[in-house]
Amino acid sequence: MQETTISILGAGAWGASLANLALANGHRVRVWSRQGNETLAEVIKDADIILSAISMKGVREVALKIQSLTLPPETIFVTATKGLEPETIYTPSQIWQSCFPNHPVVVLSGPNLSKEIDQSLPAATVVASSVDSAAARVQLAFSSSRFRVYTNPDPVGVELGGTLKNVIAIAAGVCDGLQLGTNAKAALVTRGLTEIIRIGNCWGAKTETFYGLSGLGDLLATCNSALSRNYQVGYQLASGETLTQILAKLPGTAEGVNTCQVLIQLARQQNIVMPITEQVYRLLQSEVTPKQALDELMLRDIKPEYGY
Ligand SMILES: NC(=O)C1=CN([C@@H]2O[C@H](COP(=O)(O)OP(=O)(O)OC[C@H]3O[C@@H](n4cnc5c(N)ncnc54)[C@H](O)[C@@H]3O)[C@@H](O)[C@H]2O)C=CC1
Ligand SMILES: O=C(CO)COP(=O)(O)O
Repeated sequence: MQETTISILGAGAWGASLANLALANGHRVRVWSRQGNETLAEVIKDADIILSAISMKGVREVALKIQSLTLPPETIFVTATKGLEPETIYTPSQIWQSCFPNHPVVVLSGPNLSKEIDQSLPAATVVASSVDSAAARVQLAFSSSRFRVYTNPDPVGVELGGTLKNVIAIAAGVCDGLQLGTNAKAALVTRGLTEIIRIGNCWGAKTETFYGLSGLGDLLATCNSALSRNYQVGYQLASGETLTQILAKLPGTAEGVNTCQVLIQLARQQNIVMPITEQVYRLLQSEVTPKQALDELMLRDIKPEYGY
């Protein structure tokens, strides 16, 4: 395998897992974290690939810092963040691309709970870019017998699958916390996918992408695992804890909390009907209890399955 210099930005759960996958494949790996001793300039020097696994709130700040540094023109950016920027409604890849218009940007996203990856359990993911050769290079760099990497030509669709499912994962946690059963969960996840497709198309994402690993695949993983922080937020809300209490003890980032606010803003602007997302939003704002949110969803006007 071609040896590659990979600089990973963010030493949280996901950054650490991806660094280990790259190391196991024999690459030169450097990790930058804002708490670490090495400067950004030192860590990204001569990088073939710069991979960001920073939580959403830090993405633009770090991208702007890198803009002032010198980079080889062929450096590939990879983004593994699952979130949306509130002010612009940009996805992370759109931020990286707008800051580095002459560099290829690749999205890496899939059903990838980091704790399972750390245990060397098998997993698959997707790397997506408008530049095929860049996606192929990242695919080769990360593929192994325990991490199967597919390419895809729809970066924003792949990225939105991972981002939008976090809101539905909060709802799935509530569903399990209230012990609503398997039928309810299946209905929730399936109708959740309908909402994801409806709003995801606003960014120009392809519908078929949402049926793949980075869409349905990640939705299933996150909605069915207690390892998911977003699921945990919902589960603990159903147990009567407040959002502030839950976030104070949550290990790591639950991006769905902020993503939900951004989605509601966009859905209201564009008149997109998102009843599950709306109830998750109201629950996070303490406007409804989990039980009231359930009743609101079940008692909506009856309607055909397809169409608004
Ligand atoms: N943990 C997982 O299983 C997966 C996480 N992701 C996504 O990856 C992203 C990171 O997740 P985790 O590593 O789990 O979160 P984490 O909370 O463990 O780590 C977040 C990292 O971002 C850094 N960071 C936050 N704000 C920053 C700023 N302003 N400047 C510089 N660095 C900053 C933190 O220092 C930390 O290194 C999230 O968007 C998450 O949705 C994606 C797939 C799997
Ligand atoms: O995105 C993830 C798995 O693919 C991780 O989910 P959480 O951020 O909810 O832990």
